Amino acid sequence: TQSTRPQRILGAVQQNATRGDPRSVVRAIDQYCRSQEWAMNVGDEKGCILDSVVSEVNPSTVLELGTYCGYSTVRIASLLPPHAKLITLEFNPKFAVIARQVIAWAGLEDKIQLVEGSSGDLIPKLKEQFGVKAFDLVFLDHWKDRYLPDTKLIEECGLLRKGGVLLADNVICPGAPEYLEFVRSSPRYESQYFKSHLEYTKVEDGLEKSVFLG
Ligand SMILES: O=C(NC/C=C/[C@H]1O[C@@H](n2ccc(=O)cc2)[C@H](O)[C@@H]1O)c1cc([N+](=O)[O-])cc(O)c1O
Ligand SMILES: [Mg+2]
Repeated sequence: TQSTRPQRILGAVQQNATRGDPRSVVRAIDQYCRSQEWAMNVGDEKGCILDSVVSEVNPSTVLELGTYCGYSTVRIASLLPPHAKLITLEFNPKFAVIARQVIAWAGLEDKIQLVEGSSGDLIPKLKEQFGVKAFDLVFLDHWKDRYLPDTKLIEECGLLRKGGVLLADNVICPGAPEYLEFVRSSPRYESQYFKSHLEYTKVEDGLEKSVFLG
Protein backbone atom coordinates (compact mmCIF):
# COMPACT_ATOMS: atom_id res chain seq x y z
CA THR A 1 0.00 0.00 0.00
CA GLN A 2 1.11 3.54 -0.73
CA SER A 3 3.22 5.28 1.91
CA THR A 4 2.61 8.88 2.95
CA ARG A 5 5.13 11.72 2.68
CA PRO A 6 5.64 11.83 6.47
CA GLN A 7 6.28 8.06 6.45
CA ARG A 8 8.88 8.52 3.70
CA ILE A 9 10.53 11.33 5.68
CA LEU A 10 10.72 9.04 8.74
CA GLY A 11 12.25 6.35 6.50
CA ALA A 12 14.93 8.78 5.35
CA VAL A 13 15.75 9.56 8.99
CA GLN A 14 15.94 5.88 10.00
CA GLN A 15 18.10 5.10 6.96
CA ASN A 16 20.48 8.07 7.00
CA ALA A 17 20.59 9.57 10.50
CA THR A 18 22.45 8.31 13.56
CA ARG A 19 20.30 7.44 16.56
CA GLY A 20 20.77 10.03 19.32
CA ASP A 21 22.31 12.59 16.96
CA PRO A 22 19.75 15.38 16.43
CA ARG A 23 21.80 17.28 13.87
CA SER A 24 22.09 14.15 11.70
CA VAL A 25 18.27 13.86 11.85
CA VAL A 26 17.92 17.47 10.67
CA ARG A 27 20.49 16.86 7.91
CA ALA A 28 18.78 13.65 6.75
CA ILE A 29 15.39 15.38 6.40
CA ASP A 30 16.88 18.35 4.54
CA GLN A 31 18.79 16.07 2.14
CA TYR A 32 15.65 14.02 1.48
CA CYS A 33 13.35 17.03 0.96
CA ARG A 34 15.87 18.85 -1.21
CA SER A 35 16.63 15.84 -3.44
CA GLN A 36 13.55 13.58 -3.37
CA GLU A 37 10.38 15.43 -2.41
CA TRP A 38 9.57 18.88 -1.05
CA ALA A 39 7.95 19.05 2.40
CA MET A 40 6.89 21.94 4.63
CA ASN A 41 9.80 21.83 7.08
CA VAL A 42 11.26 25.20 8.00
CA GLY A 43 14.34 23.85 6.21
CA ASP A 44 18.08 24.51 6.32
CA GLU A 45 18.20 28.17 5.21
CA LYS A 46 15.47 29.54 7.51
CA GLY A 47 16.64 26.90 10.02
CA CYS A 48 19.92 28.79 10.47
CA ILE A 49 17.95 31.92 11.38
CA LEU A 50 15.83 29.83 13.76
CA ASP A 51 19.03 28.47 15.35
CA SER A 52 20.42 31.97 15.90
CA VAL A 53 17.21 33.22 17.54
CA VAL A 54 17.01 30.12 19.79
CA SER A 55 20.66 30.54 20.81
CA GLU A 56 20.15 34.25 21.51
CA VAL A 57 16.99 33.71 23.61
CA ASN A 58 18.47 30.60 25.30
CA PRO A 59 14.95 29.65 26.43
CA SER A 60 13.93 27.48 29.40
CA THR A 61 10.46 26.91 27.99
CA VAL A 62 9.50 26.86 24.31
CA LEU A 63 6.09 26.45 22.67
CA GLU A 64 5.93 25.24 19.07
CA LEU A 65 2.64 25.47 17.15
CA GLY A 66 2.67 22.87 14.39
CA THR A 67 4.92 19.83 14.80
CA TYR A 68 4.33 18.16 11.41
CA CYS A 69 7.20 15.60 11.20
CA GLY A 70 9.20 17.14 14.03
CA TYR A 71 11.97 18.77 11.96
CA SER A 72 11.92 22.16 13.75
CA THR A 73 11.03 20.44 17.02
CA VAL A 74 14.30 18.48 16.88
CA ARG A 75 16.23 21.46 15.52
CA ILE A 76 15.13 23.72 18.39
CA ALA A 77 15.41 21.08 21.14
CA SER A 78 18.97 20.21 20.05
CA LEU A 79 20.00 23.75 21.07
CA LEU A 80 18.24 23.90 24.46
CA PRO A 81 20.11 23.91 27.78
CA PRO A 82 19.90 20.72 29.94
CA HIS A 83 16.64 21.29 31.88
CA ALA A 84 14.82 23.32 29.24
CA LYS A 85 11.52 22.00 27.85
CA LEU A 86 9.74 22.29 24.51
CA ILE A 87 5.99 21.74 24.20
CA THR A 88 4.81 21.17 20.62
CA LEU A 89 1.15 21.08 19.54
CA GLU A 90 0.07 18.83 16.67
CA PHE A 91 -3.51 18.54 15.36
CA ASN A 92 -3.13 15.61 12.94
CA PRO A 93 -2.71 12.22 14.67
CA LYS A 94 -0.99 10.76 11.57
CA PHE A 95 1.67 13.49 11.70
CA ALA A 96 2.01 13.07 15.49
CA VAL A 97 2.76 9.35 15.11
CA ILE A 98 5.63 10.16 12.72
CA ALA A 99 6.93 13.11 14.74
CA ARG A 100 7.16 10.99 17.92
CA GLN A 101 9.39 8.51 16.06
CA VAL A 102 11.58 11.28 14.61
CA ILE A 103 11.94 12.81 18.09
CA ALA A 104 12.79 9.38 19.54
CA TRP A 105 15.39 8.76 16.81
CA ALA A 106 17.03 12.06 17.77
CA GLY A 107 17.00 10.96 21.43
CA LEU A 108 15.19 14.11 22.54
CA GLU A 109 12.11 12.60 24.22
CA ASP A 110 13.14 14.05 27.61
CA LYS A 111 13.14 17.62 26.33
CA ILE A 112 10.06 17.48 24.15
CA GLN A 113 6.38 17.06 25.01
CA LEU A 114 4.20 16.54 21.94
CA VAL A 115 0.54 17.27 22.73
CA GLU A 116 -2.17 16.28 20.25
CA GLY A 117 -5.05 18.66 19.60
CA SER A 118 -5.84 22.08 18.22
CA SER A 119 -3.94 25.15 19.46
CA GLY A 120 -7.23 26.93 20.22
CA ASP A 121 -8.26 24.14 22.58
CA LEU A 122 -4.86 23.39 24.10
CA ILE A 123 -3.33 26.84 24.73
CA PRO A 124 -5.81 27.70 27.53
CA LYS A 125 -4.96 24.39 29.22
CA LEU A 126 -1.17 24.64 29.15
CA LYS A 127 -0.77 26.32 32.54
CA GLU A 128 -2.95 23.96 34.58
CA GLN A 129 -2.22 20.75 32.67
CA PHE A 130 1.52 21.16 32.05
CA GLY A 131 2.52 23.46 34.88
CA VAL A 132 3.84 26.02 32.43
CA LYS A 133 4.37 29.49 33.88
CA ALA A 134 5.30 31.52 30.82
CA PHE A 135 7.11 30.80 27.55
CA ASP A 136 10.42 32.40 26.63
CA LEU A 137 9.99 31.53 22.96
CA VAL A 138 7.00 30.61 20.74
CA PHE A 139 7.64 29.23 17.24
CA LEU A 140 4.57 29.64 15.02
CA ASP A 141 4.50 27.27 12.05
CA HIS A 142 0.95 25.89 11.95
CA TRP A 143 -2.11 27.07 9.97
CA LYS A 144 -1.32 30.61 8.89
CA ASP A 145 -4.79 31.96 9.69
CA ARG A 146 -4.28 30.79 13.29
CA TYR A 147 -1.14 32.85 13.93
CA LEU A 148 -3.04 35.99 15.01
CA PRO A 149 -5.88 34.44 17.02
CA ASP A 150 -3.41 32.16 18.83
CA THR A 151 -1.06 35.05 19.60
CA LYS A 152 -3.98 36.90 21.20
CA LEU A 153 -4.94 33.73 23.09
CA ILE A 154 -1.36 33.28 24.33
CA GLU A 155 -1.38 36.88 25.59
CA GLU A 156 -4.82 36.51 27.24
CA CYS A 157 -3.63 33.36 29.04
CA GLY A 158 -0.55 35.21 30.34
CA LEU A 159 1.69 32.64 28.66
CA LEU A 160 4.27 35.06 27.27
CA ARG A 161 6.79 36.63 29.62
CA LYS A 162 7.96 40.23 29.25
CA GLY A 163 10.82 39.98 26.78
CA GLY A 164 9.44 36.71 25.46
CA VAL A 165 9.87 36.13 21.73
CA LEU A 166 7.42 35.10 19.00
CA LEU A 167 9.12 33.68 15.91
CA ALA A 168 6.80 33.10 12.96
CA ASP A 169 7.58 31.07 9.84
CA ASN A 170 6.12 31.83 6.38
CA VAL A 171 5.19 35.44 6.92
CA ILE A 172 5.68 36.00 3.15
CA CYS A 173 4.93 32.56 1.65
CA PRO A 174 2.24 31.32 2.13
CA GLY A 175 1.94 34.52 4.20
CA ALA A 176 0.24 35.62 7.40
CA PRO A 177 -0.80 39.20 6.54
CA GLU A 178 -3.11 39.93 9.47
CA TYR A 179 -0.52 38.56 11.92
CA LEU A 180 2.26 40.62 10.33
CA GLU A 181 0.18 43.80 10.41
CA PHE A 182 -0.66 43.19 14.07
CA VAL A 183 2.84 42.56 15.44
CA ARG A 184 4.37 45.34 13.31
CA SER A 185 1.83 47.98 14.39
CA SER A 186 1.24 46.97 18.03
CA PRO A 187 3.13 49.07 20.63
CA ARG A 188 3.45 45.90 22.72
CA TYR A 189 5.78 44.20 20.24
CA GLU A 190 9.19 45.07 18.79
CA SER A 191 9.25 43.26 15.42
CA GLN A 192 12.07 42.38 13.02
CA TYR A 193 11.90 40.64 9.64
CA PHE A 194 14.55 38.08 8.64
CA LYS A 195 14.47 37.76 4.86
CA SER A 196 15.14 34.27 3.50
CA HIS A 197 13.64 31.77 1.07
CA LEU A 198 10.83 29.24 1.17
CA GLU A 199 12.35 25.90 2.22
CA TYR A 200 14.25 24.11 -0.57
CA THR A 201 13.29 26.79 -3.14
CA LYS A 202 14.36 30.21 -4.47
CA VAL A 203 10.98 31.77 -3.63
CA GLU A 204 11.15 34.62 -1.11
CA ASP A 205 9.95 33.89 2.42
CA GLY A 206 11.07 34.97 5.86
CA LEU A 207 10.73 34.77 9.61
CA GLU A 208 9.29 37.54 11.77
CA LYS A 209 10.76 37.87 15.25
CA SER A 210 8.57 39.82 17.68
CA VAL A 211 9.67 40.64 21.23
CA PHE A 212 6.76 41.01 23.67
CA LEU A 213 7.25 44.23 25.65
CA GLY A 214 4.55 43.41 28.26
O1 LIG B 1 0.76 25.47 5.38
C1 LIG B 1 1.87 25.38 5.92
N1 LIG B 1 2.00 24.97 7.19
C2 LIG B 1 0.84 24.51 7.91
C3 LIG B 1 1.31 23.58 8.97
C4 LIG B 1 0.43 22.89 9.68
C5 LIG B 1 0.89 21.95 10.73
O2 LIG B 1 0.40 22.41 11.99
C6 LIG B 1 -0.45 21.42 12.53
N2 LIG B 1 -1.42 22.08 13.40
C7 LIG B 1 -1.20 22.04 14.76
C8 LIG B 1 -2.07 22.65 15.63
C9 LIG B 1 -3.20 23.30 15.14
O3 LIG B 1 -4.01 23.84 15.93
C10 LIG B 1 -3.40 23.33 13.74
C11 LIG B 1 -2.51 22.71 12.88
C12 LIG B 1 -0.99 20.66 11.34
O4 LIG B 1 -1.54 19.42 11.70
C13 LIG B 1 0.27 20.55 10.52
O5 LIG B 1 1.15 19.58 11.01
C14 LIG B 1 3.09 25.70 5.18
C15 LIG B 1 2.98 25.80 3.80
C16 LIG B 1 4.11 26.08 3.05
N3 LIG B 1 3.98 26.18 1.63
O6 LIG B 1 4.96 26.49 0.92
O7 LIG B 1 2.84 25.97 1.12
C17 LIG B 1 5.37 26.27 3.65
C18 LIG B 1 5.47 26.18 5.03
O8 LIG B 1 6.66 26.37 5.67
C19 LIG B 1 4.34 25.91 5.81
O9 LIG B 1 4.49 25.87 7.17
MG1 LIG C 1 6.40 26.68 7.76
